[in-house]
Amino acid sequence: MVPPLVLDIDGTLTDAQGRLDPRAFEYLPSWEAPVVLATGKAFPYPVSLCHYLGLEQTVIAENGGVVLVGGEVSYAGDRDAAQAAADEFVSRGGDLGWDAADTVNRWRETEIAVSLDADEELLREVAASYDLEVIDTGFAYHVKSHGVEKGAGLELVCETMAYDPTDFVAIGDSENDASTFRVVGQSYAVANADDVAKEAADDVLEKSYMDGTLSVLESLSES
Ligand SMILES: O=C(O)COP(=O)(O)O
Ligand SMILES: [Mg+2]
Repeated sequence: MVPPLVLDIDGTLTDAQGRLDPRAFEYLPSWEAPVVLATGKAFPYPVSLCHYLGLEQTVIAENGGVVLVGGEVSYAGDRDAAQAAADEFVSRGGDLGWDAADTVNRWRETEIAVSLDADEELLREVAASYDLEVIDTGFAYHVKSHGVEKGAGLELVCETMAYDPTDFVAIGDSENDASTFRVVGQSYAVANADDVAKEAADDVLEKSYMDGTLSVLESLSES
């Protein structure tokens, strides 16, 4: 029997530009155990992905700020503090880096994401003054409350599901996956992962992006 999976999205199920690898449709809908998507993206993104993949909607969004399991949503994190920090960042000359529609933050409920083009030093200084942290996922900076993380989200998910976090196999690529890697039974960093993720993972894969992810899924299916 294959194990349940907890999968990062960007950098793990996508290519370097963040485009979903179409092979996700071949492997994930037919996986014979739960598949939990755990992402830094705002809540609607993984919900949509589950919908279009035909997966049960069990998601950890916003780096653990929003968790959906068994039809119930839970929140963690101080969105107002993140908004105040973002406003101050902008008033001090910073630019969040998104267009007027800001679909990156428009539906984001517990943190704020900022483009990697932004002034990182200023962003970190302002965030610290609001007792917030900044994490760099390789796709965006996230201004968030301390202690809100994907790993805590998986523990919450497991309170509802008939699984323990240690039953899960995790695959990810960045700093925001390290907390997941710490709570699961087996963790893999794809070859394109950052140093924090590589350090936290049980194994670092030879292949990057979806090629790396599929190497794990194929070997789990065969064993
Ligand atoms: O969009 C981001 O910043 C990161 O998203 P991810 O956690 O799915 O990699
Ligand atoms: Mg990622």
